[in-house]
Amino acid sequence: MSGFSNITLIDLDTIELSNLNRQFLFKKKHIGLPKAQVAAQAIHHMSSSSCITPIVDNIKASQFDALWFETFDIAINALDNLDARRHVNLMCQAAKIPLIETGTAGYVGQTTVIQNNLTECFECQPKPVEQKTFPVCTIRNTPSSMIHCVVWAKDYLFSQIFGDKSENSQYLDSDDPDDSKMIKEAENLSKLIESITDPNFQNLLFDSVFGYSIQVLLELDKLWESRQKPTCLYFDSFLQSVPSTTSTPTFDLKQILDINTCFQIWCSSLKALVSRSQITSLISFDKDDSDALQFVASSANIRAHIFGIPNESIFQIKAMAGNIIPAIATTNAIIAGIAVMQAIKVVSGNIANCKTVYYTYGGNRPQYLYKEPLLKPNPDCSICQAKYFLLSADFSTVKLQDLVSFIQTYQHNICSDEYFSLLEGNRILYDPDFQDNLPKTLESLNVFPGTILSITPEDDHQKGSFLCAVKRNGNVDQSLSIELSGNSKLDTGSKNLVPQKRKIETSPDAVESKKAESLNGTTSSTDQQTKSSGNKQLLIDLDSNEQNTVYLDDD
Ligand SMILES: Nc1ncnc2c1ncn2[C@@H]1O[C@H](COP(=O)(O)OP(=O)(O)OP(=O)(O)O)[C@@H](O)[C@H]1O
Ligand SMILES: [Zn+2]
Repeated sequence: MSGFSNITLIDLDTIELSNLNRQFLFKKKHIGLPKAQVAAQAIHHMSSSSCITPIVDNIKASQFDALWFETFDIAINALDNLDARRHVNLMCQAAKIPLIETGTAGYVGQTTVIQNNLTECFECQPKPVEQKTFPVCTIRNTPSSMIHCVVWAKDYLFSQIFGDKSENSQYLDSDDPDDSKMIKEAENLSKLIESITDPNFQNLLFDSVFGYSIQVLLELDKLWESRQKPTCLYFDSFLQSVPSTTSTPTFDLKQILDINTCFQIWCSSLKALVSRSQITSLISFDKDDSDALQFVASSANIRAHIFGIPNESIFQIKAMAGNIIPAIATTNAIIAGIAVMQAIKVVSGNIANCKTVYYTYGGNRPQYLYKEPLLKPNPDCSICQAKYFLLSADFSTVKLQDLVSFIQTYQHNICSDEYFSLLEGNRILYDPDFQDNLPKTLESLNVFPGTILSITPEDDHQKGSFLCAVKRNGNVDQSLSIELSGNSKLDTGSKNLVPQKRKIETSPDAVESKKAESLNGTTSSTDQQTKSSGNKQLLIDLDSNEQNTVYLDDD
């Protein structure tokens, strides 16, 4: 409805009940269906002339390589994790397409515009650590609030029994003399877990973590000089509450649970997880896995009871364990709206007027929305300051040696130093001291279309280059070609394998002048697609050539 008539929508997930309250596309009947497909159908009902292509997949999948990204005029992120955001940022840098990056959390949200060479990219500033951390000794010895008990139940107890055991090493510090007792306790727990199939496992586990471990803590007198002492709990004291083999306790997710109900939930969820662990060796915590959530919530509540901390409902514990700030429909709608307005400006060649926009409801500022200018790229950023090359090869016959020789031949274009290493993520494929892989084919080294390799010069690790492996484009006689993404290309004699993307810009000169203008903060009135009329703009639909009018107030 805003003039974008060709949209590809990608999401890997299905709709859950908890997604319904924050948006306007999905209804209760859609629960369990893929988000991308249902969203595409819903948009089609609103605007039947637009062409929406849903894809249910991971955006990191190899088929979405740099060439695929190049086919778009713009990308818009609405992702909830750093890993996928980083990936899309990298691909948009490689494909030189603009990216609108958005995010919301409860009553706050923001959107910004990322344009290769022109603005800061997603990686230009270091990211704050996502996960909140707590002092280890508080989690392990002296919890004083429910969140401490939830972290203990999820990251220590659950992961020790069902998950990756190495994860809990952060809780143990052998330099502290008092820790030796705790380390012994942890060792006892590890031994106990070896007998997970023992019919008495639940009694033994309960007594170990809620009884004997607490006894050990009580012996550390100095911990309790100014604190309320915990009380030990043992399985036998709940004998009258032990659920029969068939019964599952009934409870309301939002009800604050008493200790006997917690005990029953603990027993039944443990039983379910133990039988699942016989089939799946590792179970990782997922807030939407009801067995895992019930076990973590009941363990946290029992621990809270031991330490005199008020109990909470499973619903509240789910929010803590999943680090959930409830999403709000209005915030999402406002941020989505601003993202689309920014996208219209970008594709109209009006990036000079784009801003980073923040939304805060109920903050100290007099207005809900405020904006900041887009910042220039950080010259030390290893992502947007890198050079990007497209690597097209017959991956089954080209050897790493061929690739390394190729880079060496054109090294002055590709890399600032003749000594360099070649990495895929953190995996070293080649460096001057590690040449074992040279005779291997790219395919045997798991380098396929979609793989991104980084070339890191020995002399300056900041200023590397990226090689984005792409699908072959019909040139079967050519075994290896590397070219600069975008228009310039290495003088290798190879043909340009990059398909021409639909150009919005009128000419390369116009693009360059627009880049310069936006850095200077001035705008051009010569753009064919955008005609200014006062502070309103007329946007011409780029695909149909019909004149769809979108009025934008510049601010
Ligand atoms: N690598 C990825 N590829 C494709 N889609 C992704 C990827 N990573 C995350 N997503 C999608 O990003 C979306 C983020 O939206 P949102 O924060 O509403 O997620 P959610 O998990 O449904 O919500 P909540 O975590 O609050 O329950 C999700 O629909 C998720 O499937
Ligand atoms: Zn950057």
